[in-house]
Amino acid sequence: MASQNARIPESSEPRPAGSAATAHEAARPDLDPQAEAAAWQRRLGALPEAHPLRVGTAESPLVRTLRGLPAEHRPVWFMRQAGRSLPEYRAAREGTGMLEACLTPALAAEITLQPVRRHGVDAAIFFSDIVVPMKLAGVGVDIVAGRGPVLEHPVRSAADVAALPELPDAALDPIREAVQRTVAELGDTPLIGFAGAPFTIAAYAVEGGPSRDHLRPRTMMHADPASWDALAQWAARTSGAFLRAQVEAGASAVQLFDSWAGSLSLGDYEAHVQRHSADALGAVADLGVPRIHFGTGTGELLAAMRDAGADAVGVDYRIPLDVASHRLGGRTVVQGNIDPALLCAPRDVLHEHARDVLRRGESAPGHVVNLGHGVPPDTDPDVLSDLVTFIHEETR
Ligand SMILES: Cc1c2[nH]c(c1CCC(=O)O)Cc1[nH]c(c(CCC(=O)O)c1C)Cc1[nH]c(c(CCC(=O)O)c1C)Cc1[nH]c(c(CCC(=O)O)c1C)C2
Repeated sequence: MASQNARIPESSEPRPAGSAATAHEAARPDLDPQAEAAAWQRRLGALPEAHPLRVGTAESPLVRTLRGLPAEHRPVWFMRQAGRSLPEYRAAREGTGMLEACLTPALAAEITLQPVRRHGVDAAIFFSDIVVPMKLAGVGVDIVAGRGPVLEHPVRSAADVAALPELPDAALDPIREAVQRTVAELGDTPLIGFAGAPFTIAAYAVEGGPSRDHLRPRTMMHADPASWDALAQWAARTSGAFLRAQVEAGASAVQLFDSWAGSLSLGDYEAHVQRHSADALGAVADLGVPRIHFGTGTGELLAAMRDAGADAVGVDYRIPLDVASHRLGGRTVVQGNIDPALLCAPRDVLHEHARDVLRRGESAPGHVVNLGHGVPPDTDPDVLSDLVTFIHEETR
């Protein structure tokens, strides 16, 4: 098994101080490998006996890399890999609303599998949405085509927050069924479960829909901190339960999406957000699955996001991976960060950019290759398939 540096030419950039280039053990002097392996086995014991992580996916490039272990090649998957860029997705979704598709287990499983079949990516990401748990709790929310999640009643006052319904466990059954159907087809390819982080969920709840600067939730955390805390706690419970249902039903890793956390200062993140994200990630802490924490525009927040309880930090395209790794003290697995804009550039330009991302990823104890944000809807699917082959060949 090659180290993750295999065949990657030396970077011309100086390596950040404190980062290690090669083996896990060298990169994580703070870890006792034997104690870590024992803790991992103990946590896996909390999963059902036939769980994919206990019977196959633990040795996959994705799970090994997320644990900081060497893998046969660097794993690659794409945020929004299931979606409008695939003709088979458009065909499967024809005439079915987004939330209805998410809550129809056979359809959600089929859409989840499509990009794995087509591109040979190293992981599936569960086809759902961050507002699905809100919907299952009984909140009036819909996903409007071309726009995104929209709430019937924005959540802006203490009374609005107090009226938020709790998510009943049985409401998660369609999620469990979809995950079970998916992992039955995936074999040793891991499924990544996900949820929205409390700030990003609250941003939709307070604004009532998509927004650019997320001003209302940022005002609320200062103007009415008690209501903010109650809302963020509700979001953490709801997202946490959604994550746990996916893991128990068969997901081998999870990603918490704090897509809009980049609109926060580090001070606001630490004072009003981090502990709630820690609660959401904490909902699966005892189950052994690796946890990825992603946001966009989060260059200033990377270490705080790691410290919320993540094994790996997702990095968007705005900050080079070696700089991100340096900010993480060179001891945290990173994920990212091919610029989605380059998917439409000529092949050699995209490949040169991807090579640079791979080189910079060497400064972390593990690197999961991904885009810096989601696949744009007009991406040529063949470009993604070719990129997967390229990354596997370059890092084998
Ligand atoms: C395919 C899709 C999804 N959600 C939406 C769509 C488009 C709907 C359609 O096809 O009509 C609406 C849909 N849902 C949302 C948006 C963004 C709206 C906005 O700009 O605020 C849209 C268009 C909200 C949402 N939803 C999600 C996030 C976090 C990821 C990110 O930052 O992009 C966010 C912010 C998570 C999400 N959403 C989805 C996945 C599926 C798995 C995959 O990645 O392949 C995931 C992980 C699926």
